[in-house]
Amino acid sequence: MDHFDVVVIGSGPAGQKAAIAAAKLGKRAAIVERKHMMGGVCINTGTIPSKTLREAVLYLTGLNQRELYGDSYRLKSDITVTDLAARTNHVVSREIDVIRHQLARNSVMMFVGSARFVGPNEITVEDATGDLKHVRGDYFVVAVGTRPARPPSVDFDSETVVDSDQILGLDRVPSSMVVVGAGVIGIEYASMFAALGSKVTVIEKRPTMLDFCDREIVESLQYQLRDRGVTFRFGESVKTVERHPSGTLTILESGKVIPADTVLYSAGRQGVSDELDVEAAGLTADSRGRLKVDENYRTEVEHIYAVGDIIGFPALAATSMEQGRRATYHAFGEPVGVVNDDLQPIGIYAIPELSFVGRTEDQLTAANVPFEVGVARYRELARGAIIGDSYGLLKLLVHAEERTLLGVHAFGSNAAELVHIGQTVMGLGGTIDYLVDAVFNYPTLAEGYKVAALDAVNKMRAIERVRTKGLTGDLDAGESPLP
Ligand SMILES: Cc1cc2nc3c(=O)[nH]c(=O)nc-3n(C[C@H](O)[C@H](O)[C@H](O)COP(=O)(O)OP(=O)(O)OC[C@H]3O[C@@H](n4cnc5c(N)ncnc54)[C@H](O)[C@@H]3O)c2cc1C
Ligand SMILES: NC(=O)c1ccc[n+]([C@@H]2O[C@H](COP(=O)([O-])OP(=O)(O)OC[C@H]3O[C@@H](n4cnc5c(N)ncnc54)[C@H](O)[C@@H]3O)[C@@H](O)[C@H]2O)c1
Repeated sequence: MDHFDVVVIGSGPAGQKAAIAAAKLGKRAAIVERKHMMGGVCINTGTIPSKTLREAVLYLTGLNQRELYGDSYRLKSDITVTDLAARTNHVVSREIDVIRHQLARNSVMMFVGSARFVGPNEITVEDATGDLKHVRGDYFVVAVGTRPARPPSVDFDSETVVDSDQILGLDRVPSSMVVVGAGVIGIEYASMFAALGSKVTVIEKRPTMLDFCDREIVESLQYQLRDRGVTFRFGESVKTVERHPSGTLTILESGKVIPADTVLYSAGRQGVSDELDVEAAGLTADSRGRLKVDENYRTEVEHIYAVGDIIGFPALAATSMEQGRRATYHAFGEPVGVVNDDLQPIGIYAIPELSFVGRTEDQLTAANVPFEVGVARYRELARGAIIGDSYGLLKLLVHAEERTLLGVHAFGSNAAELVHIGQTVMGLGGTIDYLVDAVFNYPTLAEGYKVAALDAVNKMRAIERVRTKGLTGDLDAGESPLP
């Protein structure tokens, strides 16, 4: 029987990094993955195909060029699924190759099949022909991820009523679409289909969406999406989804009925621990199939770690990778730095994209933290004009007394890239003054940091002047304390 220092189950971002980290520490590592799923949900049905599809949509629709060339500008007038799939397939197969080579050159043993625990130190791997292999390990890293939640009241058929795995297999761009759930997945796909010209209705049971983001930016996103024909129905819950020969009907608890060509059901995900017989290893999953871990990603069974989406929030590819590396290092006694959860960036690839790091205005207000806001609007940056982005903005939240950066919120082109400048300043404990004094390349969007920083310090100075000069009546003739 094969025996390894560590056996990793699942080859998504969490599993890959756990296995590679072990190999780099000189350990014998194995990774188990099902056929055709190398790279996990991330590469095959999640992050990478959806982000590539978004690029294809932006390119083919010419959406980002319309401010410059007019509203009727399109690169291609009749965009087909084949046009869109070409780019996605190319990127996915390239990424799978990269992962295969990385694992192979680091001598990580690959087992293809479905893993099941048969004891705390042993799994079986069943391949497509039903053959069973027994594999033992000193340590295990469970990185099996999630699948879309599929309530029995929804009649999925993979063609007209689909989840986020199946949406990539649609055979045409629907003329109308209902998106159930205004979570990150729902909003990203609603943006893409609205950009393609589908008439999109988003149904969300909560009164608002993306509550963890900056309110002003979410409002701007909603405005942009509505402008592209998206209808939002907040505070509405879906009761059932029916399929009929001529289309679908989404029936809401309120009695409303919404017809559409296609329904995307994107209302959460479920851990896939059920197929792993975790009980045989002494583990218990919660009602959503998730495993509980401590701060080192160790489960209640000492030599078994769990990482990535299977442990729940924040359930991102970026965090999953880091958890995988940390779990392995912990298992083999390799020191790791401290995780700073406050610096976890979030990037939402809606159209337009939004991204942030740190705290929101609402959170700071609730915590009675005095802060000032500095804003740079893309339309006032030369780069914004060059790329035709007049709606984007960069917002900095600055501690009113300590002058440290408490939050960075970006909306518009390259928001998810831009946010890392602020993340670095925050991570190194920098103040707003660093950004005021720094010189940025021109014309860039990054220059927005300086503009927003100056905006914040101007406001802070105005307050200081009122304070130090007493009443505004003490100011010199014609002098205003305000910027
Ligand atoms: C549509 C969509 C878009 C997303 N976009 C983003 C984004 O833009 N940015 C971002 O950071 N995150 C994004 N995410 C989230 C991201 O994809 C996940 O956080 C990430 O894939 C989780 O990685 P993981 O390693 O935990 O598991 P996964 O990527 O889910 O991989 C788990 C793997 O384990 C395998 N497995 C399961 N059970 C077994 C078993 N018994 N035996 C063998 N193998 C098994 C599965 O086949 C699968 O391949 C998106 C997700 C979705 C669905
Ligand atoms: N850019 C990114 O980082 C990115 C992109 C996509 C997905 N993801 C990750 O994937 C995970 C899953 O995303 P998701 O959007 O599926 O889940 P989610 O749980 O974030 O959102 C689901 C939404 O559906 C709503 N909902 C649930 N049942 C409903 C019903 N019956 N009727 C109407 N609304 C209903 C919920 O209130 C919720 O707002 C998230 O954890 C996210 O982090 C990340």
